[in-house]
Amino acid sequence: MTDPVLSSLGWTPHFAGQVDPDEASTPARVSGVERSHIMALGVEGPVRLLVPEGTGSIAVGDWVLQDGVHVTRRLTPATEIVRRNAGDTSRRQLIAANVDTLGIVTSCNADFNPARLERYIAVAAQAGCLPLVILTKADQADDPDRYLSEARALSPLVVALALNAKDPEEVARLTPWVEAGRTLALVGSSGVGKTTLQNALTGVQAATQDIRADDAKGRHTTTARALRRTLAGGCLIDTPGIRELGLVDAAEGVEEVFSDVAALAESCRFRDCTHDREPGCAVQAAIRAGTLDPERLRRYQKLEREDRLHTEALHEKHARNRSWAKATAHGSARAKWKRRGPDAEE
Ligand SMILES: Nc1nc2c(ncn2[C@@H]2O[C@H](COP(=O)(O)OP(=O)(O)OP(=O)(O)O)[C@@H](O)[C@H]2O)c(=O)[nH]1
Ligand SMILES: [Zn+2]
Repeated sequence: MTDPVLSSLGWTPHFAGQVDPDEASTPARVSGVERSHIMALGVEGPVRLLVPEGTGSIAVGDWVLQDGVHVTRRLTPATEIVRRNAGDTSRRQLIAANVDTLGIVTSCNADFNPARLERYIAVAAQAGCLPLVILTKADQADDPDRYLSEARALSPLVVALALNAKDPEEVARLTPWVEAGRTLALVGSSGVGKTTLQNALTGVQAATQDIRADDAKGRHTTTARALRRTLAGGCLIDTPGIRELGLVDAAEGVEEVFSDVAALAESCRFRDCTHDREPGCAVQAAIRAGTLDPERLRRYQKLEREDRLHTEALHEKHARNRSWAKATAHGSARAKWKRRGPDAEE
């Protein structure tokens, strides 16, 4: 029998299957990550846990096993959101784990930008999350349905809804994605209504939460806010990192979002068609026939290029690191040889 608290936190057979029945450890879900410890939620409420080897590989939303004092083991997540490192764009950074739905928030106004939406949808697809497009400020738009149909046309993966984030009754339409066992994370530009939605979904004003979570050391403010319970019984993840996502190794995600273009490309005469001026290009034919928006092709090519560039940078860096490690291993062996002579015993 699964504990109802654990299930509401998102515990599933995927995680249960990773635990040895004899293992004397209790599961907990990570709600905040600091340098040497984490905060987590479990059957007995919030716990503070030490991670002696450092918290570098643990993200908000992760499931860990713990003994009440330490993290004993991190369980393999079901989904992982990664982004490019802000300072070093070729490095992967784990942003959040076990997010079921990536809520992509934009407004029914000039913020609505298909290219940005497609990028987020690709990130969601890559991470294994369901992309949910939330169109806020529907109350201020003349024709919110126009934005809705544009959003739905971006990918067959997309579920989209338009609402007024300031109206609790309308926000209640998000319940299926934040009820017990479900985890939602919101992304989107500044000012689109993420905080308004989060406050409505958790029933807590962010400011109030900050004051209450502050333990006078002033360090747990962000920690406490990273994973919160929703009124509907599920979880909401909000980290600074999740607000600015980029693409890393999202090739599969990009292909999924643009499956219509990829399907057309299958019929191009040349395997390596760039869909520019080649004869027998099925993509250009679809544009001429008016069944494919040329702007969509342009955005696809841009996203694909961007992903390729960053993925290459990442792989180059790994290769560089490997050859550096080899060189230094060789270097230290040489140094030892010089110090102790070729016949020295180890
Ligand atoms: N009329 C209307 N106003 C909204 C809606 N959603 C958000 N707002 C308003 O828009 C402003 C910005 O909303 P926030 O929730 O702070 O936006 P945010 O995405 O959290 O912004 P950052 O914290 O900068 O990332 C606030 O004044 C909200 O009251 C909506 O659906 N309708
Ligand atoms: Zn082509």
